[in-house]
Amino acid sequence: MVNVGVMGTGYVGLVHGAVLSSYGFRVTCMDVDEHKIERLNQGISPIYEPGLEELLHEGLEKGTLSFTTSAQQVVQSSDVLFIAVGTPAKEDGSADLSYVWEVVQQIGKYINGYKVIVSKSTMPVGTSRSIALYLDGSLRGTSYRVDVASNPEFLRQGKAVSDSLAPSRVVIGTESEEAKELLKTVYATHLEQDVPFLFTNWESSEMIKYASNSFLAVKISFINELALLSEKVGARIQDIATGMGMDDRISPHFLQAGPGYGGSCFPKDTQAIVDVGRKNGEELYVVRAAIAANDKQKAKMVSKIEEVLSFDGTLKGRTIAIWGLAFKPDTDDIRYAPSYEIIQELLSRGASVKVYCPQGMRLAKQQWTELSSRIQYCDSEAECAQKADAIVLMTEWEQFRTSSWEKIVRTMRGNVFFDMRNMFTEDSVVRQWFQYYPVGSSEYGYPLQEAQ
Ligand SMILES: NC(=O)C1=CN([C@@H]2O[C@H](COP(=O)(O)OP(=O)(O)OC[C@H]3O[C@@H](n4cnc5c(N)ncnc54)[C@H](O)[C@@H]3O)[C@@H](O)[C@H]2O)C=CC1
Ligand SMILES: O=C(O)[C@H]1O[C@H](OP(=O)(O)OP(=O)(O)OC[C@H]2O[C@@H](n3ccc(=O)[nH]c3=O)[C@H](O)[C@@H]2O)[C@H](O)[C@@H](O)[C@@H]1O
Repeated sequence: MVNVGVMGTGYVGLVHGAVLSSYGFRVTCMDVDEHKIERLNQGISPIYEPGLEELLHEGLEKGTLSFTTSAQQVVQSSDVLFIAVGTPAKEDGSADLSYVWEVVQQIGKYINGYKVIVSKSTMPVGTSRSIALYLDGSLRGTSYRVDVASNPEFLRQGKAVSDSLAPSRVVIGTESEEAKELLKTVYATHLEQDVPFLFTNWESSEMIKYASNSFLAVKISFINELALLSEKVGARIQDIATGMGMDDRISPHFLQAGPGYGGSCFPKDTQAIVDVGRKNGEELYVVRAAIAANDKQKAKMVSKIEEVLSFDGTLKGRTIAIWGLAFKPDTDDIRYAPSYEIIQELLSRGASVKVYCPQGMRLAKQQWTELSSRIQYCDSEAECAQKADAIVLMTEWEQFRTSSWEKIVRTMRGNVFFDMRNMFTEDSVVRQWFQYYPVGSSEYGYPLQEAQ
């Protein structure tokens, strides 16, 4: 049986490790964060991700999953080592690979036999080759050997467990047949499930990850710009997306207009591929435009709120209830959430801001240090709306669908509803009680026609 090690137990490392342990592999997950490891050993997940805690409990009880802070232990007990540390954006947009190099050095230091080193972390083109060169150099003169593979992760937060159990594809970039065979053993379940596999070289595999995220970001920015135009010309963005999506070549996915994309990956990966382009003498104009359009989108959302609510060009005296902080539903992740910038702008225009998010508030209180003292955290969406002039729905949490609208509106000072996710465009009850502003349609309370 292949022993698996995972270095870095964030979203990717933890979910990947837990899923592989559920397939019966002995998995050791390592992280430098002692508190995280202590809690994981008690079966407590550091992140909110549906289905994850069940997998953790199962792995801990069966003894197939263990957690450690010891790099030596994870390296020496594993045949295959997955690198799953963060690769955040630096100030200049390039990827910060310092965590990756930390673990690569530890692998070089503690290695005790043949290992396949697999990067799950999203890493700029050329990184796998550099890792292979570095390890070959540091193992020269020893009897130890490594093979390096790039194996990008495509899971979505909020659906991380189900995406890992049934991935859209498995991409493996490696120049070694031995590594390929070992990884086929690790992914035997996916091979049996007929998940598509693509074997390629390091550079293509690394690029597939950035290309996929950038393409999705471009798609979102495209529909968001058309949403802004639709508001001006009397078109409805949801009908446009439906009409476009009927063409299989376009597909209906990732055509939901909104306040701009966020999260820990699209913003950083689009910047990183632009940086790689620049360093290689190729300006990536399309991706750069998607980034600029995303910034514009967030600014336009603030202008829209301002147009409706401002007195004398400011929002002084206005109270705004923000529903949803997380960058998307079913996650507690608030990294690069559009809510952050929008709240900041509303505060700078003089508004008072109350917030509620089903899962995002714990991390917001910890991480938004400067902002947290200037906003009021509430325990429910109803409490958040009390005495507010307007609700701004930032994240499409399902629980918002069943809100008691009449009760809510009666406790408010105003009745304006900005639906940044077009969650209620077809909900006559919301439109009956609120002055309703969706994204991408200037019609108020319009009855949406079912697409034929
Ligand atoms: N979050 C997501 O949904 C996805 C992320 N990715 C990529 O996967 C990588 C990891 O992302 P996340 O899981 O979100 O990161 P994260 O930021 O949630 O977790 C990274 C973990 O690495 C740990 N770490 C840092 N230095 C370490 C070291 N020297 N040894 C061991 N652990 C160390 C940190 O303590 C942290 O727990 C990134 O490259 C990201 O772009 C790819 C697909 C999906
Ligand atoms: O590399 C990564 O980290 C991951 O990034 C995204 O996953 P994730 O960030 O979890 O979330 P998405 O569902 O892709 O949403 C990203 C952002 O785009 C926004 N979005 C998404 C879809 C859409 O139609 N419109 C839209 O505004 C979401 O609200 C969110 O802010 C990709 O979908 C994953 O395949 C990838 O593995």
